[in-house]
Amino acid sequence: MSDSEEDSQDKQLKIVVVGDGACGKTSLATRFAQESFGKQYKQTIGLDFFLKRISLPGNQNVTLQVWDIGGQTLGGKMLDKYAYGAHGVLLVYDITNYQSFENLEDWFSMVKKTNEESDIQPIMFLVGNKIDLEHIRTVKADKHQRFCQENGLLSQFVSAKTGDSVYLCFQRVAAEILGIKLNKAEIEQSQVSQGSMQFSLKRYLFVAYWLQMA
Ligand SMILES: Nc1nc2c(ncn2[C@@H]2O[C@H](COP(=O)(O)OP(=O)(O)OP(=O)(O)O)[C@@H](O)[C@H]2O)c(=O)[nH]1
Repeated sequence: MSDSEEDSQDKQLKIVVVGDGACGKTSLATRFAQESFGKQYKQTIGLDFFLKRISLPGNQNVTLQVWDIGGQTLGGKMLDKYAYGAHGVLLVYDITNYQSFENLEDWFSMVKKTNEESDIQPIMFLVGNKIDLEHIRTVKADKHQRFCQENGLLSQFVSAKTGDSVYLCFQRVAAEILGIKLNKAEIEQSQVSQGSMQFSLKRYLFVAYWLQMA
C-alpha cells in the first residue's frame, strides 16, 4: 500500500483551539504541527488551519486537523461555524493574564451552545499556556482545577515557547476522543517535545562549555 493510500485511511479528528487574543493559540498549534515558535505576535484574522499525523498506542495513526480560531472572533458570526462538529476543544488561556482566564466562561458557553445539536459531543481541555512564565503567573493553579471540576473539563498546562507538554496535550486529546489509554511511560515521553529537548540540549552545551573554561 502506498503512503498516500495509507494516509487516506487515517482517522481525522477536528480539534478546535479557542481563547482570548494573544493567549498563545497559534503558537501552540505551530509548536505542535511545525515544531517552531515565534516571539513576535501576529494576530490571527478569522482562522488558521494545521494538519499533523500522530501515532497512538497500538500503532494507531490519526491525523489531527487543528483549527486555530482568532481571539477576535468571539461574538462574531463565523465562530459557531468554525466550532461546529469538533471532536476536541482546547480552551486556552495565558496563566499570566487573568482576564484571559475569566473570558473562558464565554468561550466555553459558545462552544457548548454550538455543539448542542451536533451528534458529536467534543472532549474539552482547559489549557493553561505560558508556564515558562511561572514567576509572573496571575491565575492560581487551584482556580484552574476548580474550573475543570465544575465544568467537567480535562486539564493541561503547557508552554508553546519551550514546547513543554505541547505534544502531550494534543496526544491526550486524541487518545481521549478515541478512548485509548496512555500509560505513564508514553505520557513522560510526550511531555518533552522536540522544542524542550532542543532547549535542554542548548543548556547542556552551555554548561559543558562553561565548565571547560573554568
Ligand atoms: N513566554 C511565552 N510567550 C508565548 C507563549 N505562547 C505564545 N507566546 C507569545 O504570546 C504572543 C501571542 O501568541 P499567539 O500565538 O499569536 O496568540 P493567539 O492566541 O494565537 O492570538 P490571536 O491570533 O490574537 O488569537 C506572541 O508574542 C507569542 O510569542 C509561551 O508559551 N510562552
